[in-house]
Amino acid sequence: MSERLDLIIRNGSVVGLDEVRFLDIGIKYGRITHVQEGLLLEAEQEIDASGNIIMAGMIDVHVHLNEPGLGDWEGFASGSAALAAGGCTTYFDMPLNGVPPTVTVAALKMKLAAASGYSHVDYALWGGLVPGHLDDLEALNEAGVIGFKAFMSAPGDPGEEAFREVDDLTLWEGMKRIARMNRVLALHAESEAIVSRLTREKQAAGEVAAADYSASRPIIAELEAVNRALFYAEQTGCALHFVHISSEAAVQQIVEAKRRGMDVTLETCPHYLALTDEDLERMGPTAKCAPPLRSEAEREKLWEALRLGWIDMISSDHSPCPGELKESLDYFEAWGGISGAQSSLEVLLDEGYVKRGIPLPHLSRLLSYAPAQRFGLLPRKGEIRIGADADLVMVSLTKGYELKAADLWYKHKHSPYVGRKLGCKVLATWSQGRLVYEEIAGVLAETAGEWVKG
Ligand SMILES: NC(=O)NC(NC(N)=O)C(=O)[O-]
Ligand SMILES: [Zn+2]
Ligand SMILES: [Zn+2]
Repeated sequence: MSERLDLIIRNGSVVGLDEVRFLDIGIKYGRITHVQEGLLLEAEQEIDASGNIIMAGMIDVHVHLNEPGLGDWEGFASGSAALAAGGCTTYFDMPLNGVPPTVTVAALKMKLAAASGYSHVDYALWGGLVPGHLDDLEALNEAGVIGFKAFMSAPGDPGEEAFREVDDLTLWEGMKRIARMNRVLALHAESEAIVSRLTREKQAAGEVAAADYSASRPIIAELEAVNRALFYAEQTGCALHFVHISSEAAVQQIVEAKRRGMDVTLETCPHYLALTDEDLERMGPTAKCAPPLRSEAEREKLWEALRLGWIDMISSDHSPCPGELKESLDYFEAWGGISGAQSSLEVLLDEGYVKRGIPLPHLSRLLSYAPAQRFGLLPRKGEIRIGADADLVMVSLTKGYELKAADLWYKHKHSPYVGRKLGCKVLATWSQGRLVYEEIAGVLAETAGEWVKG
């Protein structure tokens, strides 16, 4: 009896870890069963991917959804819809910007209750390392967080129950405990001492324009925090992951730590690769984030670092908010965080492949394989291979378009990428073999995304 598959995606240019080949992909029960030329089997449904590329779905390790508590900012349904439309099939939700923040098992359960049944694609959940909650780390670990996240500078936090930055002692003690659990600590690395002082000085002088905000968070603040965190990690043996690294010098520090044998990775975000401090001035606080967008020269240095293989992965750092919070003329007052979840893959392929000719397998590793490897999702996710979840995205590299606010699936339809011309387009996304997004139909109604336990 000949086997009948659920889905075959034929003739796509399949992006592997090292090469791109014309292959057919067979799928049954949500898993990839075949990856080969001229697959002779039949399936319930066949897709002709000729002329398009097929990649493993993006794994976005850095997304802030605001449920529970602030679902009117962004919920699991809207946030994951945007991710699906952008070719992301697994995301990691950050432990802050919801109320309560995910710093206890009770809060983790509330996250899970808000997410389960509402997410279009699969998700994992970060736990928080904050002062006063060291004794919650172990239980959070056992409950299945993917890792822990701490801020070294004060986070913008919308809740009344604030997610606080760590003091040095909490950082050191937290690292000791997280090392024992064999988990990764993700760090927002900016020096609170430097940033808070410069912020107060600027505000006191009434200097609150874009350039003032940028100047209040200089690269040295990132370097100092990275340096200090590496020191504590060396003392404790804790594995680190630096989020949203914005400068080439910080990349260098981390690369050197790797060469010394440290267990450390870093991500940067599409906005540091696509936008600059001049865009912040031109666009207004829509493009405000921390660390801030840097100079054009810094942006090109980051691309060079990426080419050299010094950047481990790309994440969106999607940090949404209602549009009103992006309208202030005071750049310190406006919400810090970019709505970018839907655009990561397209912006990276447009800037990286279409404009700079960086090979697709390299970009695919940054989007999918490296995050899966770092956070223990291999061999189930992160790669197009037999036995893996059929988490796939089909992209046209010829169908360019201009992103419009109406294209966005966010609850609040603002993004610094609105109005941007992109030289590629996500045509379809599959999560465990289910079509979750298609260019014409949009995001499909079914919300069967599953929790990926750490
Ligand atoms: N509270 C936040 O969402 N913070 C985020 N905001 C940014 N990046 O501007 C972050 O990751 O630091
Ligand atoms: Zn951050
Ligand atoms: Zn963030």
